[in-house]
Formats: sequence, C-alpha cells, structure tokens
Amino acid sequence: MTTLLSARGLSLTYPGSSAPALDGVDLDVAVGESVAVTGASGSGKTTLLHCLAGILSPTAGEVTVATRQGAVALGALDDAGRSRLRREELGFVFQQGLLLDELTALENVAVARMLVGVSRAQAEAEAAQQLAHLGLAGLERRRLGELSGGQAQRVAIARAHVTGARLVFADEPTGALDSATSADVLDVLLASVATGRTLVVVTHDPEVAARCARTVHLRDGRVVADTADVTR
Ligand SMILES: Nc1ncnc2c1ncn2[C@@H]1O[C@H](COP(=O)(O)OP(=O)(O)OP(=O)(O)O)[C@@H](O)[C@H]1O
Repeated sequence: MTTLLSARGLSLTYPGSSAPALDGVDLDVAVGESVAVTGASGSGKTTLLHCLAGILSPTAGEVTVATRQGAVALGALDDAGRSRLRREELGFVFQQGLLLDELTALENVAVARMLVGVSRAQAEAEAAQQLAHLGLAGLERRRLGELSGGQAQRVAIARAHVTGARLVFADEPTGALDSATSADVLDVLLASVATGRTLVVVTHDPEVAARCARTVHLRDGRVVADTADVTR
C-alpha cells in the first residue's frame, strides 16, 4: 500500500468556539482508494476535508501529501505554497462554488490549467479533451447556467481531472442532484478511481458511501469508525 495522504493528530477549534470541530484525527489514505467521510451534520466532515486539502490550517497536527515531487508536509508551506500545491496536485469537486456561471464549460475547465501557466490555446485543447472524455462533447460552449445539475458536476469533475491531479476531494458532490443523476456523477468519479486516482468524498448520502471502498465515520470531530480497520 502506497500512502498518498497522511494526517496525524489533526485538531481544529474555530476562533470563538469552545468545542473542537476536529479532535485528534489520524488518517492514512492509500493510492487508488475511494474514501467516504460520513457523520451527522456538524460532526466535522467539511473541516476535515479542508484540513486534508490545505484549505484550512489545523490548530494542531500535521497533514502530509505525497506529491509528484515527493512527500510534502502542508504545515511547512506558506499560504502561497499551499495554494500552489492545491492547483498542481489536488482536484476539487464541490456542490457549488468553484465553477463560474458566466463562463462556458470549456472556459471553466481550461482556467484550471491557465492558473498553472499553460497557454489559453493549450488549456482549451486539454479542456475539450477532458470534457469529451466525460461525455460532454458538443456542450463546450454552453455557459454553466445552461447545463443541467449533472452536466455541471461533470464539468466540475473535468476541471478537477484536467490538472492531472491524483487526489480528488469532493464535498457533497451529489447533494443537489436527483438519485439517478447522483448515481451517474458517482459513476464518473469512481471510474476515475479505477484508473488510478484517489477520491476522498464527504457525503450524507448512504448510497454514495456504500459505493466507496472505505467509509470513515466522524462524531464530534473524531473518527469513531473506519471500515479499513475491518478490511485491512
Ligand atoms: N467557519 C466556522 N466558524 C466557526 N465554527 C464553524 C465554522 N465552520 C464550521 N464550524 C463548526 O464546526 C463544526 C464542524 O463543522 P463542519 O462544517 O466541519 O461539519 P460537517 O460535518 O461538514 O457538517 P454538515 O454536514 O452540516 O456540512 C460545527 O460545529 C460547525 O458549526
């Protein structure tokens, strides 16, 4: 097992809060795993995802990511370094947020490559290829608002994948979708796991969790169950 992501003793207390949102989480994620993070509302799922991805800095503990340049401790990076690591190494699929309604599908995907210095022409060529791969050929010039929820999530996945990210974080990626469209979006995410990507997905949806190889369950900011403990 090759570890891609490792968290040790992760704790985070938000300013002004008396209770920790995360309380001593240890987690190792191996290359090629699909991990569902579940738990009741307020149990710390999104906070954990954001700490694992370097969006939030924990109050205590450390996250290490195996990048293409070797192992990197997120705590050793400054804000700019963490932003760069996110752009170059990680993919994000959130329920809403990263995509811009006023841009076309193609532009929304291409921007992820342009942010790392790739020319517009090259970025758009790569974006078109990624969109076609995810079944969106012919819709490249549609603005996001002209796509269905499921199509928009495919654009988000294309954006996460176009960078070559090996590690994809998804936060309630099917939260706004009906069950047939949810299953379809999950098919796309899991197909990418079958080709070697690693997926960490925060979800309330038991069907999403059931289709992931592993479930990590949080309560009050702690891991209280991890199916890897049973299967390893
Ligand atoms: N920016 C913030 N400032 C203060 N407290 C916060 C902030 N974000 C989250 N919290 C608190 O931290 C705890 C964990 O929140 P978090 O969003 O991680 O939970 P969650 O499991 O993702 O919840 P949900 O399923 O409702 O999205 C909650 O008690 C929440 O109220």
